[in-house]
Amino acid sequence: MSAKRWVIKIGSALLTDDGKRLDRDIIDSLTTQIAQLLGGGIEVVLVSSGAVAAGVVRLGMSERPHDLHDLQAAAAVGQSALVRAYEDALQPKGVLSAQILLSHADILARDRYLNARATLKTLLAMGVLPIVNENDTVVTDEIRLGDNDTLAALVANLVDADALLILTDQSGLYDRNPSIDSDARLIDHASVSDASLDGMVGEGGTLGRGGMVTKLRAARLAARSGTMTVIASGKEANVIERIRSGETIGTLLHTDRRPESARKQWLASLLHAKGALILDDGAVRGVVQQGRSLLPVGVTGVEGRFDRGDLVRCLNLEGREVARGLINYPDQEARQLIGVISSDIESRIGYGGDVEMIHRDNLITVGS
Ligand SMILES: Nc1ncnc2c1ncn2[C@@H]1O[C@H](COP(=O)(O)OP(=O)(O)O)[C@@H](O)[C@H]1O
Ligand SMILES: N[C@@H](CCC(=O)OP(=O)(O)O)C(=O)O
Repeated sequence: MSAKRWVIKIGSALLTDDGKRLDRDIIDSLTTQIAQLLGGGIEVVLVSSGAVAAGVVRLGMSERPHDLHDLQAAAAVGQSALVRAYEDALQPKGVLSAQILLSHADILARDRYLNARATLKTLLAMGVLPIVNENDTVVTDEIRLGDNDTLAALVANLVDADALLILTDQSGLYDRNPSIDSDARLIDHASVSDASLDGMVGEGGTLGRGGMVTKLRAARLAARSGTMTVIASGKEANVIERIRSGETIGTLLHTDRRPESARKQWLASLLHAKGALILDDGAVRGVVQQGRSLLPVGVTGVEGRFDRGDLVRCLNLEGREVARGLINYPDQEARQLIGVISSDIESRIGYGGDVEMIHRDNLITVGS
């Protein structure tokens, strides 16, 4: 594989030996392989889960807690153990690492997003290995990213990675959940936009968060920066080097998308929409196929409460999300503008507002 900049994501299921403890052998094996990549001139950002799982073990809890504050306490205890385990393993290999804790709020605010990007790129230029996790202790349920597959994809977008490698406890993506169905077959490669994949992915185990659902979603998010994704088992001998040398191992989710503009990638990373607009067929065609702005005349319904500048979902007449974007009107005015032609906007709302309900620069298409 010719990829020069990789994001490697290591999941809790893999790292914690099924929740018993931080698995030092896996950490040693993976950090040895990462050191080899770095030695070969490849830049790497590591996104590692395991803080909660490590904290659960350290605190002597019998299972992953459900209460948010217990989870946050476990993450705080576990994060330092996690980073220390990485540092202990990396130091003898001559690799310097840096801890980066990000929350969704850091991505929502464009200035913080750009700053995170600049810091990550500076660390990479210095040859340092950034180790990223979600800043679990400060996030509440509503604003959590919640799973590190998504975080890894956002980081891949941030640094314009060529490849996202998601290492987990399974050999890759199967046509059914292999933990439940022993007849499941491994998919060695697929296009990230293949809609049939959606019917194959299931939830994860007790320690991880999202299973394959979030890994597939992450691969699609990563594809926005032209990044390909490989999902593979971190327990496979020498897995990273073998992928680098082009061996078919795990599942390769390729994309033929050209990287989107930085602004559109940022828009895609705003995960939580406030409300929704229902679009007629002509508006769906204009927005999805022709890349046009959404005008009030093509809107047939408005759902939820939102303000000007909020992210809203755009649904087709069957209720399927086809796009999302930053709206130019608060929901009360959007309701008044349903089906209204541009020349009637002023008479409806009492001032000459924007011609577009959502401008094309603030719109992204969604789906496979
Ligand atoms: N189609 C599928 N192929 C492979 N694994 C699947 C599939 N559907 C669901 N899974 C589950 O996803 C799990 C991996 O996700 P998860 O537990 O979140 O791991 P991680 O901690 O590495 O993110 C597997 O152990 C498996 O139970
Ligand atoms: N920030 C959390 C990550 C939780 C998570 O996404 O877990 P996983 O599905 O194993 O990648 C932690 O470090 O425990």
